[in-house]
Amino acid sequence: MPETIWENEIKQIRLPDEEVRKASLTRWNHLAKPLHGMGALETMLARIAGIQGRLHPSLQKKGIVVLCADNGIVKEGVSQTGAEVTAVVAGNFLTGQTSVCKMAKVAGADILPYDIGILTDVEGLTKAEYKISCGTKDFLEEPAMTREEVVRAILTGMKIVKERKAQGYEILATGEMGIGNTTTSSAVACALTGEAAGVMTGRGAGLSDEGLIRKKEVITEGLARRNPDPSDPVDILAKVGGLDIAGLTGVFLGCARYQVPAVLDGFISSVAALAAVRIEPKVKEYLFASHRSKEPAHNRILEELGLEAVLDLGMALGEGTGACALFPLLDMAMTVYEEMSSFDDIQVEQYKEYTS
Ligand SMILES: Cc1cc2ncn([C@H]3O[C@H](COP(=O)(O)O)[C@@H](O)[C@H]3O)c2cc1C
Ligand SMILES: O=C(O)c1cccnc1
Repeated sequence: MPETIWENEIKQIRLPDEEVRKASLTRWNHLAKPLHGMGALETMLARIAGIQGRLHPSLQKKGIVVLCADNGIVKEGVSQTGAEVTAVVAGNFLTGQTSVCKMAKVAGADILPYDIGILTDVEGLTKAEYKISCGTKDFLEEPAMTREEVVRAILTGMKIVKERKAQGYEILATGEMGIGNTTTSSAVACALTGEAAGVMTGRGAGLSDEGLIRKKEVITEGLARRNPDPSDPVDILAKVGGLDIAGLTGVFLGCARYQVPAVLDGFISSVAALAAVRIEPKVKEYLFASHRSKEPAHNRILEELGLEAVLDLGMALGEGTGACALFPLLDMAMTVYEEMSSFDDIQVEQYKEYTS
C-alpha cells in the first residue's frame, strides 16, 4: 500500500523552470562586474531561481533537516563510539549543543531534527509519526529493514519537506546523526556503484587502523550475504542501509516534488541523494553539493551524481555542518544579485555588446 502512494508521489516530480534559470543568468550578465565573475555562485543562484520559479528567489527561511537513527551493524565494531551516543547527540539538537547548531546560528538557519529510528526515545524529539522503528538490524546477520520500512521512511522524508515548505522554508539542507551510518552509507554506495568496499570505506567519526580493516571486511561480507539488487535502490536500502539514509532519500525526492532547493552535506547525504536520483533522475536538478568530505569515497559519489562541491575543507563531521557552511555564501551571492548596479545603471557602453 505505501509503495503505491510513493509511486504516485514520484510521478508528480517536474523539472525546474528552465526559462527562469536562463533569465537569471542574463540578469547576472548585466551586473556591473566581470562576466561570470561570481563563478559557481552565479550558476547556483540561477538554478535556485529556476527551482523556485521566480527571477527574484528568496533564501530568507533556511532549514537543516537532521534525521537521527541507529544502526544494528554497530554491534560488529565498525564505529569508534557506542550506539548510545546517537541519542545523546540527538538530544543536544534541542538544546543547541551540537556543532551544526552553533554553525546554523551564524548562518541564520533553523535546525529541524527528527527521530526516524533511534534505539531509545529522546524526550522532546521523538514523535511517533516520524519514527519508523527503534534502530535497524545488523546487516551481517539479517536484512537491516523490511522493504515496507524503507518505503515508510522515504514517505516520511517527503512528508517532512511538504510540511516545512508549508511553513515557509525556501531552501533545505540535509544532515544526519547515527553512529555507524558511514558503514551503512559505504555499503549502499558499493551496491549503487558496483565499487568494492576497499575503495568506498573511510574512517567515519575517527576509526582506528584496525577498526578500518574490520569495517571493510564487515561491509564486504555483509554485501555478499545480503546480495542487494543493484538496480533496485529500495532493496539496497532495506538490505544494507539505514533509516536516516532512507529518510534522506525521501527528503531529496520531496525537495524535487515540492520544488525546494536541497543542499547536500557530506558522504552520507550524498549517498542518499544518489539513491533518490536512481529512483527519479529529475531529482538531480534540485541538488546542490556543498562540500567535499574527508570520507574518501565522497568524490566518487559526487561524480556519479554529476555534481561538484564548491567547498573543500577536509570536514568529516556530518549533522549538516558542511551544508550549513554554504548558506552564508548563497546569502552573499543573493545580495550581489539583488543590489548590484547594472551596466545600464552606470551607463558603461562598451560592455553592452559583451553582455548581450
Ligand atoms: C560525538 C559525535 C557527534 C557526531 N556528530 C556527527 N557525527 C557523525 O559521526 C557518525 C558517523 O560516523 P561512524 O560511522 O564512524 O559512527 C554519524 O553520527 C555522523 O553524523 C558524530 C559522531 C560522534 C561520535
Ligand atoms: O561526510 C560525512 O557525511 C561524514 C563523515 C564523517 C562522519 N560523519 C559524516
